[in-house]
Amino acid sequence: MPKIGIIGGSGIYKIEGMKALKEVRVKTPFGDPSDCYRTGQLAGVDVVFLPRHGSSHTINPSQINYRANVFGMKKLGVEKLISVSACGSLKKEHKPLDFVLPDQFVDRTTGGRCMTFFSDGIVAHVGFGQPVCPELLDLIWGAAQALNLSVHKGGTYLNMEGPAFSTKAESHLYRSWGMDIIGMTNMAEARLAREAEMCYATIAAVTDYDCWYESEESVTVEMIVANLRKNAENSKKLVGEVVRRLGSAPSSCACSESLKYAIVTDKKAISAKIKKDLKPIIGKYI
Ligand SMILES: CSC[C@H]1O[C@H](OP(=O)(O)O)[C@H](O)[C@@H]1O
Ligand SMILES: Nc1ncnc2[nH]cnc12
Repeated sequence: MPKIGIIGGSGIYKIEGMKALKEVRVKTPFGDPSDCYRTGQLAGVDVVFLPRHGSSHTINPSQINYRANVFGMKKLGVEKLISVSACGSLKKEHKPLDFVLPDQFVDRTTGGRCMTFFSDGIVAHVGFGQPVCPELLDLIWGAAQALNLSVHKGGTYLNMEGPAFSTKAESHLYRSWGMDIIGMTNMAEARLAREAEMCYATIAAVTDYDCWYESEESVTVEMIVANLRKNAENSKKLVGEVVRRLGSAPSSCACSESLKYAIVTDKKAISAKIKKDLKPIIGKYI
């Protein structure tokens, strides 16, 4: 049975209904994760939960230690990582309270977030043309449809830096590029999950129309929180159904082999420290 990791975003600081809950602190070579991990069972399936902004939302998107968060999941044996996130809509048809399951990301961060485990004495280049696991995406899509939710399969998530929201000029620019939704957090996780050979997919809950739509109010935190609350029951049902389905789904995607040909550094040149630090990720190759 694959171990499932869930990273909760804004408004999602715990998963209701998790049984046999334990809080686990995980040490990583990259520093501290956003919080302790909550392990337990949901729908009879093993899950691990982490709130990416911390359980009291104290960490802003630029300061999240994405590497520690994903590395901790890997150390706990997670194979499938699901992000549950709030997002703004850049298209009329993606309405507040809809869900979007993006299949692409565009990086517009500017603050130099570290998005690789391979930065210091070891180099790897993973394929990222298809940044979301297609099987996991399909499974989430099936679960959302079975629940009759208003959900859009595919689309591009524009990852801005934040923490301030976009200017109108930026919002229109991203629309002109054909972007579907906007958020501040998922790109780094998707890259790191690929390097850690985990499947990754995002459940994005649309909370607002950002600031491009003249007939709608521009985004505020108040609006985001109110819409997340309105959608909480649907999000909970969707996560539960996804986990239940994943518990018995066979998997044939290539995510668990993404590092197979990616490490370019001569094995003899990789230090004992790097081998030890990165063991959960590179141990099977080096
Ligand atoms: C609280 S509003 C902006 C905040 O909400 C989204 O967070 P997450 O992706 O963690 O759900 C967005 O990316 C911003 O970080
Ligand atoms: N409009 C928006 N821009 C960036 N992140 C968001 N998260 C939710 N709505 C957002």
